[in-house]
Formats: sequence, structure tokens, C-alpha cells
Amino acid sequence: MGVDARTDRSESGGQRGVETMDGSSTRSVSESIALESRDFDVYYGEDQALRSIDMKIPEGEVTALIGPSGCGKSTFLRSINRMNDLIDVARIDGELYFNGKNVYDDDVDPIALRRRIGMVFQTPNPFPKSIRDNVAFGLRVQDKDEDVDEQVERALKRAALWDEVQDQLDSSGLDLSGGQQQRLCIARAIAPDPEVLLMDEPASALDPIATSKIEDLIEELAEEYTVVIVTHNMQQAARISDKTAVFLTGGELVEFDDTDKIFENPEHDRVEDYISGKFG
Ligand SMILES: Nc1ncnc2c1ncn2[C@@H]1O[C@H](COP(=O)(O)OP(=O)(O)OP(=O)(O)O)[C@@H](O)[C@H]1O
Repeated sequence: MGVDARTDRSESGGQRGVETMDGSSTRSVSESIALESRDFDVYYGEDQALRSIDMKIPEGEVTALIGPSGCGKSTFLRSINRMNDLIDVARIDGELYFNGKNVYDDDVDPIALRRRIGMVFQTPNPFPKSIRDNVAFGLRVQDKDEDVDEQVERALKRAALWDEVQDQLDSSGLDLSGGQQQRLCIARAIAPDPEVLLMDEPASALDPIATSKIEDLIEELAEEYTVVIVTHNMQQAARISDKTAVFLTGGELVEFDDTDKIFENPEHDRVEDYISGKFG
């Protein structure tokens, strides 16, 4: 599908040098960029949902997308692995790079892309199948079903669910609690070993204890994957993310920076107003 092919049109897949003042010394740190959008627009029919989004998402970190309802967070998330292709009226303009390759190039196969950029949705959506088959599904669809049991166990362990389900792998995934179902969906998404995990409000349907487990899990997952998460919950964004992107009404990306900076000292008054709950 060609997503591995590097181009020099973007920093995605490359290194970005950052000069940091540290007392009297200057040190140079570099950060790999996993995903980069450039002048990226999305339209649904005549309506524009995203306006000229420029964003560089670092590899191996958690990036939160926040903003009021309808500002385009989910639209941006779905654009990353081309889930918006499934919406007839959706149309894009601009570029979105993954590992240096524009995912909207003609030679990119969206199905192959989605194996490398997995997705977890708001409402847990296990298949009406056994726990084992739910996790194995992602492997089977890409003919990677050698050592299925081993890979299922590994994915369930990574999703912090193994200890709770190891004796009931043949039971239906639908018999699990909501929080367990969501961790099962995370196991299914990571079973094929993607590089990026997209999460659209993964804890919003869960109780506080299940939410806290998912948050701990997201922090652990970021040790292996690049995680991009949409959340309505600002405390959650502040707790678990390294970078935060603030979208505001009209589909505009107003500010994108380190999470601490966004929450403690944002550049834009509109962001400060949103963070402090004046609207949204
Ligand atoms: N399938 C669709 N068809 C037409 N318009 C859509 C579709 N999906 C989203 N939109 C519109 O695009 C805009 C952005 O929606 P989106 O769901 O991306 O926002 P959001 O910030 O994720 O909102 P929320 O926080 O409420 O989920 C909204 O005006 C929405 O009505």
C-alpha cells in the first residue's frame, strides 16, 4: 500500500530538532513525528467541518483532541485512518501524512492503512462472538492467524484484561461488563500490532472505576503506540495526554501544544475561556 514509502514532503516519519535552554547550557532534543496534517479541510456536502488544519502529532505520545461539541474532533480523528471514506458526503482537501506518506494518495489501501492505525469507539462494540474470537478477528482478517492463542493472550495482557478473562476465553464478549468490553475492544484493536491507536471518547460510556482503568491503560499503551484520543473530559485530557489540540466552533484548530502549557498558560484567550468553562 506504500505507506512505508518515505517522502521528503513532510516531517512525519522524520526527526524534528528542538533547541531547549537548560540553565546556561543548550541541549538539542528531537521528536519523531508520526502524523502530520497540512492545510487539511473536511467537508460534509456543502458544510465545512474542518478548516486548514496543520498539526504534527509526535510518535509514542498521547495527543488529546478537545473542544466543544461539533467542532470537528471526531472528524479529524476519523480522517487519520480514512474512516471518513465510509461517509458518502465527506470530502477532504489538503494532506495528511503517516510515516511520511500522504494517506490520501491513490496508491494507499484504506483497509491496509486501518491495520496500522487502529481505532476504538465511544461505545464498546464487541462482536457477538467469544472473547478469543473477538481478539483473533483482527489477526484473521489479515491472515496472521499462526499462533493465534499466543497472540490473543498477548493482546489481552496488553489491554489489562487477561487476568480477568483467562478462564473464560470461550464465553461471549457481550457477557463482560462495559469497562471489560471496552478493554476487549482495545485488545482487538492492538492484536494486529498497529503503530497508532485512535480513540474516540473511549471512556465516556463507563463508570468512574472503569474509566480510571482505561486511563491507566492508555498511559501504558503510549509506551508502545502513538495514541490520539478525543475526549470531552478536560480533566481526563490533562491527566493522560502529553500534547493537547484545542478545536473550537467552526472546525478551527486554535492551539496545539504541550498539555501543561495548554492547561496552565494557553496563548489564546478563547482557549483560556474554554478551559476555564466559560463556554462549551
Ligand atoms: N456523517 C456526517 N454527515 C454530515 N455531517 C456530519 C457528519 N458527521 C459530522 N458531521 C458534522 O460535522 C461537524 C463536526 O462533527 P464532529 O462529530 O466531527 O464534531 P465533534 O467535535 O467530534 O463533536 P462531538 O464532541 O459532539 O462528538 C458537525 O457540524 C457535525 O454535524
